[in-house]
Amino acid sequence: TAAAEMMDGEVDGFYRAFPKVELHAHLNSSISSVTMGKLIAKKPDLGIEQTRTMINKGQKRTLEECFEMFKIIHQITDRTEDIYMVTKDVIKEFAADGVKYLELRSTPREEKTGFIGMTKRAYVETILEAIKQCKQDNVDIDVRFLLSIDRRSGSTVAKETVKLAEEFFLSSDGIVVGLDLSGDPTVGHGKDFIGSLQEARNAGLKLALHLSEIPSQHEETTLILMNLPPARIGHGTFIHPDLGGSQELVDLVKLHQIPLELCMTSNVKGQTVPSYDKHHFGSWYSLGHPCILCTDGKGVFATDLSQEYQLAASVFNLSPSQMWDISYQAIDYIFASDDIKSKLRRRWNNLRPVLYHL
Ligand SMILES: CNc1ncnc2c1ncn2[C@@H]1O[C@H](COP(=O)(O)O)[C@@H](O)[C@H]1O
Ligand SMILES: [Zn+2]
Repeated sequence: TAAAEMMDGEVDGFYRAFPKVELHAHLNSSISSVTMGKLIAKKPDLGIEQTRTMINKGQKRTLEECFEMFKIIHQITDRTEDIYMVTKDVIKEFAADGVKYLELRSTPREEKTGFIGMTKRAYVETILEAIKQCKQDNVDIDVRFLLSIDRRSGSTVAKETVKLAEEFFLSSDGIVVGLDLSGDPTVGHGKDFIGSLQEARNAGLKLALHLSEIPSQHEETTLILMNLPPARIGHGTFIHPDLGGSQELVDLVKLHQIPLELCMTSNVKGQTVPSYDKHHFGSWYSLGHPCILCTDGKGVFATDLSQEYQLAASVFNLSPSQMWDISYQAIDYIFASDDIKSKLRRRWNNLRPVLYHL
């Protein structure tokens, strides 16, 4: 762990050149310090300091404090022009980090501030517009979008979000591919969202759900896994029987082969995992279960995907070839079409001999 701690923040470039897939990135958690600087400069009246929007090297916060940070960030991104800039910057930064396929997720937000304000529909349209612009600018990355349901907002809002997601699923040229359930895990109960999530899935949207991020969610996770099986699980930190979960849950996840989106830096900095070497990546990877390395929020958690790859490799002693397999297998679990998967696999296969002689 000491080695991992020391290495935190320094990437030697090896994993930057790796082609990567990012599947768990919250837009407002992914704002870099450069972009945050631009936003803060535009809104000096808010008096917000950068130190309140990210957890730097060696620092930690409680999960509760993390959710306070999201509120502060939301104050700074309360106009469509902010969302547009943030989305474009985030996409370009992921591309510069070697991410070839990115699924961004974000909670449609209504704001009454400013001259015109922002509707949830305008919020989503703005993100889609920015994604389109990046494509036109030939940024070397394929980007898709998931609408997030914030569990704090309750079942009525969840239903509205599903409606909006279904609408954009049909009208966005394949950019909107799914739905995320996230938000403060201490608030609300999954049972209130099952109906909406089932409807979404029946409409063709793929589900990526935050499950068992804290120990007290055993009943909720069981209910969701029995009634839905989502296509992917976010974190799943406490699914294991040693950590407040159960063998029954592990068996369900294994039975349905549901991949886990694992975010090591986020979990350690948010203190749901005590240290890098104790991260549940270790146990699931040893089971041969599909594990996808993700950032969660490269801004808030001051990381990037290359760093997460390097971290996993050094903490769990994985060879470049094992890391390559992790990256390659992530393609299986993207929400875009089989055609896109084939294209990505071809790219990976072409890059492999050129880059690493693996
Ligand atoms: C750290 N673990 C986490 N657990 C659960 N939900 C999280 C999260 N990190 C972020 N979010 C969710 O993402 C929102 C910020 O991005 P967007 O405004 O949607 O782009 C947060 O408000 C929360 O709902
Ligand atoms: Zn998350």
